[in-house]
Amino acid sequence: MWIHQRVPVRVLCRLRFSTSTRRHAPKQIAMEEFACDVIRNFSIIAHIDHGKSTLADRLLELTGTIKKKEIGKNEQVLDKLKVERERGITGACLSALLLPILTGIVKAQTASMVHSVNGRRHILNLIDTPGHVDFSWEVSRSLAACQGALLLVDASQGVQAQSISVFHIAQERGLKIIPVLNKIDLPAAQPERIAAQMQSTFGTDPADIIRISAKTGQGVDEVLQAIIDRIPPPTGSTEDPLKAFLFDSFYDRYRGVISLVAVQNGVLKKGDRIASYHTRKKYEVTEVGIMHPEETPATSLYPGQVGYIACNMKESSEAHIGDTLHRSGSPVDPMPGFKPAKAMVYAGIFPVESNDFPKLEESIKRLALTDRSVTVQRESSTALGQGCRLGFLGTLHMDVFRQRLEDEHDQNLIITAPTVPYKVVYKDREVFVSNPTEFPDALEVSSKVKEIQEPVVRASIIVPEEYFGDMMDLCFSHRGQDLEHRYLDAGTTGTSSSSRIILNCILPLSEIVTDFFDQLKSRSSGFASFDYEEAGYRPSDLVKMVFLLNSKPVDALALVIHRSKEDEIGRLWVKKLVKVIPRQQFEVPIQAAVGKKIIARETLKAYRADVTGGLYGGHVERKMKQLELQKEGKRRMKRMGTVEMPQEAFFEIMSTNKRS
Ligand SMILES: Nc1nc2c(ncn2[C@@H]2O[C@H](COP(=O)(O)OP(=O)(O)OP(=O)(O)O)[C@@H](O)[C@H]2O)c(=O)[nH]1
Repeated sequence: MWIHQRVPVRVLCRLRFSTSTRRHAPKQIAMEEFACDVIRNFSIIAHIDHGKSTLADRLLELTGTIKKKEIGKNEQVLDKLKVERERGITGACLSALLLPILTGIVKAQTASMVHSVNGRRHILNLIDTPGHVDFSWEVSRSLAACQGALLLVDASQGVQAQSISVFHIAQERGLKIIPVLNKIDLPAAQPERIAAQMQSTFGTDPADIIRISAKTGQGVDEVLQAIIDRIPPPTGSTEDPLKAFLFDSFYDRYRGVISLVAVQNGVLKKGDRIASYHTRKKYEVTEVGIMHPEETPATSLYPGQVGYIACNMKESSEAHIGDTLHRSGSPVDPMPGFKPAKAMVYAGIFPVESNDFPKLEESIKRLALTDRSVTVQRESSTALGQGCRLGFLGTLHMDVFRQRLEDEHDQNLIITAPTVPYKVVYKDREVFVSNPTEFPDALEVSSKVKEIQEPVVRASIIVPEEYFGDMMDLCFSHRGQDLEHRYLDAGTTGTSSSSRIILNCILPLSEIVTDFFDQLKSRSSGFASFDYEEAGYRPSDLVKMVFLLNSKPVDALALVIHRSKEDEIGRLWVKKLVKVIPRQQFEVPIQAAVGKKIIARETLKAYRADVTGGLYGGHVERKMKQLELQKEGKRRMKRMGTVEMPQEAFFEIMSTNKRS
């Protein structure tokens, strides 16, 4: 049931694998020559696969920041990833072997380039933004460190859902947007048509669009010039008190958390005592530098500059994206709009062997050190024993974390169905519930609960018009509301020969964390693109479904579902359960229930032990007696017996959910 999405390289990188990439200690770079007027801070924003990494590589190459040979090496790795992705393996499934190599690429993504124009050295800071909706909050924060953005659109694919969402974020932040059409070398490229599409979607003047091939390098020098000419320089003063904006971080196993910062005012150097505005924690700066593209120590960082600091932060969760750092004892006004990352998808993680819990917990803790966005709480279940309840930014984040636990920490685990945080409104208070076992039961709902609300998202789907009906069905079957649509353009794109439609609607987040994405891709033959943003909470008729084995509920299987789906889900799950639970000596009813109402039932047949096997010849009476005794025994066992659901059966049911 989980979403299996292709994981863009940079999303993996966003989780910052913990190997230090410093190959040698370069000498310190002096940064004072770079005043604000020769600094440009920008991002590349694009839909997945439209060529962000390739363009970043070309820019680094053109400015001499990396050698062509190194690019070749990176490309090899990227190509390898793509091969795996094309085979249908998510990027998250990449072998642990590749991860340290990936780290090397990551560092090239937020990078400072030195470029001379008319004999004056400029510093161009390319600031990385994550490429996936799970991290949209971080996109917005990374863009807060920029004054401009390159909006990259694939000339054969045209504008996609994510192009629109990132464009809006950049526009809201007041960034100067440079429109760029990429992949014009492709035979399927339609630069004129896509330029018109950009004009109608973004209000872009076609004359401003730069046409390039990031692959061959054609037109990339024009992009470099436009960065200098069109993007305004940052502002700031060395005289004002220190104020630095924390926009990203990664974990280094030797130095702890390394934070990427944009200095707004003042000067930041080694030995400074600084404090976080939001956590009030104090640190001493042990190193400052720029990403060039690897960490290159600098004497100091000045206003407008972007670089890294190490300051003995021990855990990634201390580095709050969007935080403001200031000199300890001299607070400043913080950067506006800070809010801590919020978990939107929760799941319980348990070891397959209960005895392995200490090992699992240790691995989770170690991974969480490197991943600032995951939340961890202990959880215990009667069925699965001791485990942890983890909160993730989204299902992709969850998949990556799970995969890392399995690959890097060799953990054999059971992960429960993902849930979202529901809001239970009582007469006098509101409670957020992210664990189905804590969801109020039917009696409580009818007597004490005023309302139940669920998180919803505003979704956009872009799709060729022949798939429009299927997409409408998909949205309705996932409880979509407020559907509206419009034509994006008319004519032909890429391999599809129809007009494209953009469809917007409100969808419950819980519907997206199940099979929505897979269905979207299969029902549109892969042509639909999809993006969403949080849209608050809405009242909903939700119920808790429990599964009973021999009339006893199995806590780890509880689900929160919409009442309209109780039949469908109840039947589906009992059918699955009957297949994975081993037969007992007695018949076992497997039931799905909502409150006192049984929604669905299957019966697990007893296996028949041959109790008369040792009796030969004419012992008919004894045989009958043995069978009677066995029957009675079974009746008693059934009355008293609890059916153990073995961990393997959980594992099986959870993985069939993943596949369904
Ligand atoms: N023909 C052609 N292919 C390109 C061009 N730019 C990028 N590509 C290819 O398009 C694919 C995607 O490029 P990436 O640079 O990885 O795209 P991205 O936007 O960084 O992708 P994610 O990391 O998944 O977000 C790769 O196979 C590139 O080689 C181009 O100008 N022309």
